[in-house]
Amino acid sequence: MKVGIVGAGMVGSAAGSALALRGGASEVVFVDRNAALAQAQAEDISHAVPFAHPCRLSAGEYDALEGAEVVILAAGVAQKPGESRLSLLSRNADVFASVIGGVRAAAPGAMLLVASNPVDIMTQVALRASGLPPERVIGSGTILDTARFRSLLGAHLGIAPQSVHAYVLGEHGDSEVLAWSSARAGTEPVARFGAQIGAPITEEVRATIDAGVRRAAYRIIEGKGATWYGIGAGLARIVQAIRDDQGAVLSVSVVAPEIEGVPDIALSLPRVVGRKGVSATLMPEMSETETAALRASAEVLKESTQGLW
Ligand SMILES: NC(=O)C1=CN([C@@H]2O[C@H](COP(=O)(O)OP(=O)(O)OC[C@H]3O[C@@H](n4cnc5c(N)ncnc54)[C@H](O)[C@@H]3O)[C@@H](O)[C@H]2O)C=CC1
Ligand SMILES: CC(=O)C(=O)O
Repeated sequence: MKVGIVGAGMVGSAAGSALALRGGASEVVFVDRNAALAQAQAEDISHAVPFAHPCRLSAGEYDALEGAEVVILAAGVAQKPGESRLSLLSRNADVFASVIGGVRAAAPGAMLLVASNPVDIMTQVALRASGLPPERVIGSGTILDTARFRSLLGAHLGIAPQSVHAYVLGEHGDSEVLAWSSARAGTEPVARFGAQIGAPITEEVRATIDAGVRRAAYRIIEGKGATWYGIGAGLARIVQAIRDDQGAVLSVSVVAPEIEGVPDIALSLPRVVGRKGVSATLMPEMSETETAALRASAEVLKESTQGLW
């Protein structure tokens, strides 16, 4: 599968590298307003291919995206230390206004996979600008937060994160909701599993894991300026679900007519992802507190779009 990546910075290049290393694409093309950067990323990643899977890497203008089946949108500005994702909205909406037309003209059949922040609202921006159906404009949403949640829960319980089935819902951002009620370790509710193995999930443990997930981006940006490996792998995971028509259940963001009473909203829920994009949305079991938090997260996102269109 040919994959285009618009925005060859940290996130775009990490996605390209993850695709090459995982065998997630047969061809990756970078487009960036900084053409020299796009070219350099393609050349650098191509030197990993002899150690990985066959994959052609190149860079070009928008017309080089012709034939791409998925185009990852990772162009725009990123947070500075202490900055929230939502503060990037107007700047990145302007970037998308200049990007989406070029992508659609060159690759009209491509699905769009949005990474730029604030990713839920940028998914709505991309949907409106592209005219594609909602199931074909997918935001990476909380795929990264879900990975962080599974990783921390796995570490606490002493099991592989792949054996933890837990999701982060809502905004990819400060109002996100860790869905503890539906979290499982293997087949067991995590609280029961933790109690059985002598690693109880106390209020203190929950609070530590919550902060570990919710504040991860702020901590990492403070330490190294940006985050890229986690989201790069997450984007490659979504592409593979599409390419292989996996029907994988992933927490991604698409525009929905209504969620928890909030109309026309993009946020993350567990969704079935395959060749046609998102084919189903699942509403997990939630406590009253979690349901209220999901509604509040939807309201935060809705509020942030006021005046945007
Ligand atoms: N969804 C997620 O989980 C995550 C999202 N992000 C977001 O991804 C975005 C990219 O982050 P980084 O790669 O760290 O930033 P970066 O600054 O390293 O890369 C952004 C790239 O976009 C390019 N660009 C800007 N305007 C453009 C335009 N009009 N046309 C073409 N290219 C353009 C720049 O030249 C630059 O190479 C940010 O919005 C960041 O917040 C970052 C990490 C995780
Ligand atoms: C930057 C960002 O959105 C993250 O690492 O979660």
